[in-house]
Amino acid sequence: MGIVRLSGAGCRAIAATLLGKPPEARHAHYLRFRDADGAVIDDGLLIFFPGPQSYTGEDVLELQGHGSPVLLGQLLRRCLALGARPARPGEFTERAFLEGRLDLAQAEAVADLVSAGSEAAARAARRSLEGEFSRRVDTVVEGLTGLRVWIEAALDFPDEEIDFLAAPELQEKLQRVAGQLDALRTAAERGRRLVDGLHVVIAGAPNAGKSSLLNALAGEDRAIVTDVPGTTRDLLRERIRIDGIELTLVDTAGLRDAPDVVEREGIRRAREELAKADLVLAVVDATATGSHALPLPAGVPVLWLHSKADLLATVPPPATRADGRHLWLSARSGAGLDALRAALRDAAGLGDGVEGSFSARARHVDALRRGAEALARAAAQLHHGAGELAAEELRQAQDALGEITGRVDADALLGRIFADFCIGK
Ligand SMILES: Nc1nc2c(c(=O)[nH]1)N(C=O)[C@@H](CNc1ccc(C(=O)N[C@@H](CCC(=O)O)C(=O)O)cc1)CN2
Ligand SMILES: Nc1nc2c(ncn2[C@@H]2O[C@H](COP(=O)(O)OP(=O)(O)OP(=O)(O)O)[C@@H](O)[C@H]2O)c(=O)[nH]1
Ligand SMILES: [Mg+2]
Repeated sequence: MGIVRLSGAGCRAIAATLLGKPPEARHAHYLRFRDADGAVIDDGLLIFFPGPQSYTGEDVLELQGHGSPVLLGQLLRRCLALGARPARPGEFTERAFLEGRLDLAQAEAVADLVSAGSEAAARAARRSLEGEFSRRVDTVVEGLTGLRVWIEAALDFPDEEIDFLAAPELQEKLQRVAGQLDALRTAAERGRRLVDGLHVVIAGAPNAGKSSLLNALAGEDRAIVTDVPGTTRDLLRERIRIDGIELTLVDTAGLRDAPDVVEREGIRRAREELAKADLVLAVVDATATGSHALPLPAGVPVLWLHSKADLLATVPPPATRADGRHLWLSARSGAGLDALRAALRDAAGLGDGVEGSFSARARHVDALRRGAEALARAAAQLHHGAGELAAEELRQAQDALGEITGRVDADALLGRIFADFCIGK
C-alpha cells in the first residue's frame, strides 16, 4: 500500500470532492479515487483527521491506495490539481513543531526513529520522541531559572541583613544543577553514539593486518588483502553491528613515508579520518620487532591490537600499559576477536547496556557543553561576588539549553520571580 498524505486547511474540501460527500472525522471510507474526468485511478481508503487531533495538528487527509508509484503519482497529481502543493522534506513534522505538538528534540527523534539502524537505536529514538530527553533538559532549565531568581532577588535587595549571594544554599543549588547537567551530557553523548554509531578507524603500518581485521569483523571479504605493503589506499567504510549497536569501521592506508603519489594521498586521507575518530584501532604486527609508535592524533582514545597472534608460540593476555589497552588477536584464526568486540562495546560507552538511553545528536551534545561551560563561569563569577555577571552567564546557559527543545522563553523568568516573591508589597 501507499499513502498520499495531506495537511492544511484545504484538506476537508479535497476530501469532499474525492468522496462526493463531506468526510466523517477519523473514519475509514472505502472509495474509488477518480481523476477530473471521472476515470478511476485506484480504489482505496480515505481518512480525514480534523485538526487539532492529527499528526500535524492541522486538518490531515490520508489517501491509502495500492503501493504502485504510477497510481500514487496519478493520485498525487489529482490532489495538486485540487489545490495542494508538494510538501518540503520534513514539513509534516515541522508543522507539528510549529503547532506545538512536538518540541525540536522530539521532531528530530522522528527522523532518528525512521533511520534507526538497530533495535537499540530505535528504542532510544522512541524515548526521545516521547519526550524523555526534553523533560530532562527542562529539569535543568528549571534549576537554572531557580538560580537566576535567587541571584536577581539578591541583587534587587542589597540591603538585606543576610548576604544571599554568599549563602551556602545557593552553592548547594548550583552544585546540584551542575551535577544534573553533567549527567545529562554523558547520557546525551551516549545517545548520539547510539544514533550515529561509533566511528572507529583502523590504523597502522603497511602490512600490519588492518584490512584482514576489517574483513574478520565484517564477516565478509570486503577489503583487498595481499602481502604487498601499501595495498590499501582508499578509505573503506563498513557498518557493523555488535549486540544491536551499530558502528562504522574505516580501513585506511598503512602509515609510512610513501614515495608513491597515490599512496601518499591515501595516507593523507587516513590522517584526516583519524582526526574524526571516536576510537582508533592501532594495529601492530605481533611478530614484528622494534617500536610500534604510530603518528596518531592527540586526544583520541586508542586501542592497541597486536595482530597475527596465530604466529606466536604463546598468545599474551590483554594488558593495560601507559599508552592504553593492548589486545592480541588473529584475523586468521579468530582468536581474540570476542575480546575486541567486548572492548568496542565498552568504548561505545554502552558496555553496561543501552537500556534507558534516549537518542540525541551532535547539536544537542554541543548545546549541553556550552551550557555547562556557562554554568561553570557563573560559579566562578559568584565566587568573586560578581552577582550581575553570574546572572548573565546563567542566562547564557539557559539559552544554550533552550536551543535543544526550541523553547527559549524570556518571560518564564519573570513569571517565576513574580510567582515566588512578593515584590509588589
Ligand atoms: N497511516 C498512518 N500511519 C502512521 C502515521 C501516519 O501519519 N499515518 N504516522 C506518522 O508519523 C505515525 C504515527 N503517528 C501519528 C501520531 C499522531 C496521530 C494523531 O492523529 N494524533 C491525534 C489523535 C490521538 C488519539 O486519537 O489518541 C492527536 O494526537 O491528537 C497520528 C499518527 C506512524 N504511522
Ligand atoms: N598469519 C597471519 N597473517 C595475517 C593475519 N592478518 C593478516 N595477515 C597477513 O598479513 C598480510 C597483510 O595483511 P593486510 O590485511 O593486507 O594488511 P594491511 O595492514 O591492510 O596492509 P596495507 O593495506 O598494505 O597497509 C597479508 O599477507 C595477510 O594474509 C593473521 O591474523 N595471521
Ligand atoms: Mg590494507
